[in-house]
Amino acid sequence: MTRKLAPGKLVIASHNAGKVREIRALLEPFGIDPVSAGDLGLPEPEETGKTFRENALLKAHASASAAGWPALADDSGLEVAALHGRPGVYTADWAERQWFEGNPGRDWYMAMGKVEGLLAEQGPDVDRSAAFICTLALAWPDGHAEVFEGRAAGHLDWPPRGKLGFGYDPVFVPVGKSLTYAEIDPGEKHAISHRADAFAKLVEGVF
Ligand SMILES: O=P(O)(O)OP(=O)(O)OP(=O)(O)OC[C@H]1O[C@@H](n2cnc3c(O)ncnc32)[C@H](O)[C@@H]1O
Ligand SMILES: [Mg+2]
Repeated sequence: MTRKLAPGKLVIASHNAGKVREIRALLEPFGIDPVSAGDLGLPEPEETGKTFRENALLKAHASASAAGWPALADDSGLEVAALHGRPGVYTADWAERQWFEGNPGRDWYMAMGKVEGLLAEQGPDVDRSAAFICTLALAWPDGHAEVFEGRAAGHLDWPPRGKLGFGYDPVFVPVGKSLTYAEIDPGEKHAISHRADAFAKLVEGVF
């Protein structure tokens, strides 16, 4: 049986500000008091897993044992059909690390361009379908964990459009829409995204 999460402190085991913002918004109705791994000064563990599940568990366990509270991690990425599912688990790694004003960040425009370049090599009729995947892992300090997986299908557009969201949002158009994730209202993204899909399963399981 799935373990239930008691109301109280929860660590969001992510160092990605965009994700932390979205997870905070999704948690808001549930009487949870979230604090991010970054706010607590917890180190960013090396993501050595070969699957979203392995990386999500690794991040959740690292924060739960360091903080002594339950911790929720999100490992996510973009699977592009014509690229046989790449970049997948390596979605963040396709963006080079950049340091500006002392803050680590990644060059998302470069990463989106790399995906687009590989699609362009396959000619104008290339299959542009893609899916965002989100795996949420909730771990407790005693080592117990629960995992929930979500998915959102769509296609990739070029050039990037929109200023909302984060990461690859400016090139991802969800099924049934013509706007990218970076052009739609955050509330609407929360209703249809891969993260929302995984979160709905988490709510059903642990709340
Ligand atoms: O591991 P943490 O600290 O949570 O942050 P991260 O950015 O390294 O996150 P991942 O390892 O899960 O890498 C997933 C990447 O996939 C991209 N991604 C995931 N969800 C996304 C979303 O909703 N919109 C746009 N890009 C997204 C984004 O670029 C992420 O950096
Ligand atoms: Mg990461």
